[in-house]
Amino acid sequence: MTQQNSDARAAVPGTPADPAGPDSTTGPQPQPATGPQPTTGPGGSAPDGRILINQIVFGGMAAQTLRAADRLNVVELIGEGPRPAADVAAAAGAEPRHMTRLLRALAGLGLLKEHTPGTFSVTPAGRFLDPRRPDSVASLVRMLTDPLMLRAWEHLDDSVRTGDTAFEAVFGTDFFGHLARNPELSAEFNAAMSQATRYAAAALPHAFDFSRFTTVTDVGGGDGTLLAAVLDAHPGVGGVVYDTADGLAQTRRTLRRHGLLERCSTIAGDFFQSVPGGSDLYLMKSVLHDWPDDRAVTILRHCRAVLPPDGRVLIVEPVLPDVVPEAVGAPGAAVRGLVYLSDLNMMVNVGGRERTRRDFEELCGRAGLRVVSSAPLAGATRFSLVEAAPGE
Ligand SMILES: C[S@@+](CC[C@H](N)C(=O)[O-])C[C@H]1O[C@@H](n2cnc3c(N)ncnc32)[C@H](O)[C@@H]1O
Repeated sequence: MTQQNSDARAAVPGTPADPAGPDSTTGPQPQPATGPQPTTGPGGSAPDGRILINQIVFGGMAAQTLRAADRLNVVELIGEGPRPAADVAAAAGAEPRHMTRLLRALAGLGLLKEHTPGTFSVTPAGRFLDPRRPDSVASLVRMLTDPLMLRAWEHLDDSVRTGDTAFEAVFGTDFFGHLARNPELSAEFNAAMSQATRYAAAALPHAFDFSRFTTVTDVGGGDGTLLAAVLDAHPGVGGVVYDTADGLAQTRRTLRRHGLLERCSTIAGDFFQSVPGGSDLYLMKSVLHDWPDDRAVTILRHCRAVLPPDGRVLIVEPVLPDVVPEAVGAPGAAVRGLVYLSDLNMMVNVGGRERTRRDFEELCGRAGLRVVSSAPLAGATRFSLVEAAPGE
């Protein structure tokens, strides 16, 4: 599920803080900022907790500001800019003064730049919101700010209290069942996953020796973004993308774009029933974390059942450290911290979880597999590679 990649998601800027802190009588006053604000107190020593908390709670508003920008095509309409807000408003059919305020908020977040009063251009960070760009994260923004993803979050405390998956109480069905009944949402989810996967797709082909395998099946491979990157880099290897019919709705288009229709097939099925045989490597990215332990073990057992003696299962997921690294002020802390929000996202929306190496060893052990290596995937900061072989 979309716990999204890391680097892409980390591009969402932090929210400006109220320097007056919560005691301010005028309420929070976000200050213009071009990125995360310093969180150290006077003298640069102890972190100022009030600034940190302000940054965190304004985060939800910042996310909705991006959502509005996407829905109003702000980045496309400004284009190469600078462009007056009034022009952008006219092109968007929007109220000009309110559009100016939206554009100022986006400038405050570092996604636009205000040149002269009311005239804006798009910053390099803001360009990633342009859905026409091949490296756009617009679908990811849409999905992560969609009520589909957010409504269950309103019941996070219930999930914590009961151990249940809040999504099911809110929507009356499970997450993937809901997507199956809403093809447009499903297509949007697949597009978001594809955008979230690009960083891993760029890094993975060079981080693991795929050339020693004949055929790779990407289990829950979605629109094929990851496997296409692997096959592009390893012309001697064949592939299979295995997913539900809904998950595969855009896959052949991806394979066609990469010229891989001859070398890579798609198989529709249910990994809780079986996984197709015939491959010597079973790849799984961002799949096990969608499921609670027993369900994840079932998927792994089905891989194990068809794995040849020299075959491997390669899991691409975040691997949590045993202890949460100290966050505030540490380099890269904002990115690393996202994995724990992803863990909660799994809790409320799908009932899955992020795992430590020990957790993966336990899951694999229960499925008749043994972890032979685990290492961070360089270039895709939140992900690691966990390689498993048939057990003794
Ligand atoms: C979070 S997405 C990951 C997609 C892809 N691996 C990636 O990282 O971009 C989980 C995938 O599992 C698929 N999936 C969910 N339930 C499934 C099932 N019962 N059988 C096969 N695939 C399933 C979804 O359709 C989706 O493509």
